[in-house]
Amino acid sequence: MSSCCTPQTVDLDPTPRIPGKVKTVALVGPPNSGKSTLFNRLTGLRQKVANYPGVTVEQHFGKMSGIDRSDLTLIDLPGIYSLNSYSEDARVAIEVLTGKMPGTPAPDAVLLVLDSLHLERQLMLAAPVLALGLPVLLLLNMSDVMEARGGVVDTLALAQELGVPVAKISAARGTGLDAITHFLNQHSANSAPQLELPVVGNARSYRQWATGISTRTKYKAPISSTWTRRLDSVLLGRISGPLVFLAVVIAVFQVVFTLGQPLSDGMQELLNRSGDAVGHLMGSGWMESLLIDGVWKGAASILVFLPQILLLFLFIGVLEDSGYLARAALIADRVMRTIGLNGKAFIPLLSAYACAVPAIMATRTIENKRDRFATILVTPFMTCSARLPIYTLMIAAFIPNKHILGNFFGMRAAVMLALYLLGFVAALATARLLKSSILKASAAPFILELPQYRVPTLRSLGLRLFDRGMVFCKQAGTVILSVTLVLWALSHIPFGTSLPDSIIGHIGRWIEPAIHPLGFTWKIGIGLLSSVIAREVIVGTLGTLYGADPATQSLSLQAALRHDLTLGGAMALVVFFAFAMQCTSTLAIVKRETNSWKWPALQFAYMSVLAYVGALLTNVLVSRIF
Ligand SMILES: Nc1nc2c(ncn2[C@@H]2O[C@H](COP(=O)(O)OP(=O)(O)OP(=O)(O)O)[C@@H](O)[C@H]2O)c(=O)[nH]1
Ligand SMILES: [Mg+2]
Repeated sequence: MSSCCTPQTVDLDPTPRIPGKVKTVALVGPPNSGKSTLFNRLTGLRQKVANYPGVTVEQHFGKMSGIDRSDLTLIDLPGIYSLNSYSEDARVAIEVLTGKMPGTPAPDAVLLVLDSLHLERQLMLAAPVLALGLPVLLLLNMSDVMEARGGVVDTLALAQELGVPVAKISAARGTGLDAITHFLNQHSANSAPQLELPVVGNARSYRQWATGISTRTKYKAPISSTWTRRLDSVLLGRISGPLVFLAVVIAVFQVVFTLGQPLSDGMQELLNRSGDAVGHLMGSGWMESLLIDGVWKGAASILVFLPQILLLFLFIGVLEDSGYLARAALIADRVMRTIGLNGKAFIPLLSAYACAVPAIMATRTIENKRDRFATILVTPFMTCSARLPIYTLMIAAFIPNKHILGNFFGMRAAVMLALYLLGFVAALATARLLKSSILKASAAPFILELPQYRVPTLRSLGLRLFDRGMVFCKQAGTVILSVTLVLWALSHIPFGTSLPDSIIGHIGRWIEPAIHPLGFTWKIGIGLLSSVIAREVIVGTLGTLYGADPATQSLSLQAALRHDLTLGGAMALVVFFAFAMQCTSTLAIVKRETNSWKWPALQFAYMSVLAYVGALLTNVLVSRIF
């Protein structure tokens, strides 16, 4: 028999630490065990928390509040199943934990957070973590659900088995956290656990060890609720699963449109009235023109989309917090395999509906490097929320408000859905192309632990919406405002000239021949140029340009667009936005994550060519058919 399976005492503290107080504490645990929820509780910060494995993908630091020391740094880490993981997020966690991450102090104590609902499996991580020889406090999280569902474990026996203190906590409810304060105040950095451990580095021996411990500590897992089983039989069904998924997607679009539109109209009314009131107070003159036509019209034209964007984030929040997102990834696995990726790539792709930047970071959970790069390269095709303003605006201006499926599904929602599908199909087709050419790799297995279903809390949804709303308003107040100010100035210089004779008019006419075949006028061309910074900037730009032109000044933005564009040009514009890479933040994050300018440059060139050709074809086809 090999020695790997024989439990033996290991040297737990090969390099004795200098006695002293604990200064840096790492939060370690398997994915989705509640580390970030605990981190937020202890530091008062708001790191992202959601109900699927792989939410945190890099280390986050926070000062711990509520204990009698202010010099204590807490590090929230990505989840790990063992100390031999191969994904990028796990590498970060392991390097920080073992003190090998440059620029990050080595932790001198560990809070090991395990999900008590799956304790038997999660204990496997305890062996290698304890073997590091750091002071450890084992936290059995989710004790609220554990108790409600009749799960039991003898914590005293567990503490004796492991030789470290053990506490039952609920990070979500904030119960049992006194044990952490007590542990951190009492422990010095050189008090290491002493216990019998299996030889380090063997998964089978860890499993046997964990099973032995859970038997001896009389661990009884809580019964899984009948709801979970019933829901899973429908949501993961071979036929019912994809059907429910489709129904969810359609319902989201319909609600974002039917509920979002009146809210957006209300917001428009409010902004118009306040703009007019301020304008009256100021009287006429160049200052009024700058503030009202330039600043106000530019910022207001983008702010009206806040209700729709918040609704979209509300749905994404519900999908993430309820536990459905991980199930959707499982359903999508079959489709993803046909393009050479697997269900794991689906989670970043879905979260890119909010924004491509965090989605690209979320690809760190994909172990295979080529699969990860392929996912990074196609993620910007997914319809991020920055495309929503221009889509909504063009659809409301050009597509009639007719019903298709009775009262349930309208023509406008259908066009919006088609645009989202277009982005998704472009992502899949490009992934297929990459996976069969420059990023060829054999298929990787897909393993994802399904989270418990949870009813999303109003607090967590509310905080998400608040944070997103603030980001959007900040963007409108900084980037968009500065661009509109510059545009206003350029459209009035030389002073006293009309818009076509201004600097911006000259630039516009210079680029017009290149975009004329797409059905775009020069004002749209200026919009395209400004939206290279960020997609939503185009709406502010158009608001400012139409506001500065006497021919369209008195019209609403929608009416001004109808005055300026044909249906072919309008549809070509949304297709252009579906494909083009107009986001400097995304390019920067792709450079960071791939560690080379080669990939973002390739991505930019490929997406720009696709956008131009796609828009050209759309303009020609739509103009012929209608
Ligand atoms: N009922 C209950 N839910 C909890 C508790 N702690 C965390 N959760 C939920 O568990 C889910 C995962 O929480 P996170 O804090 O994101 O978990 P994590 O360990 O940081 O996950 P990764 O970053 O993916 O490794 C979220 O839906 C939380 O709301 C708890 O004590 N009780
Ligand atoms: Mg986390």
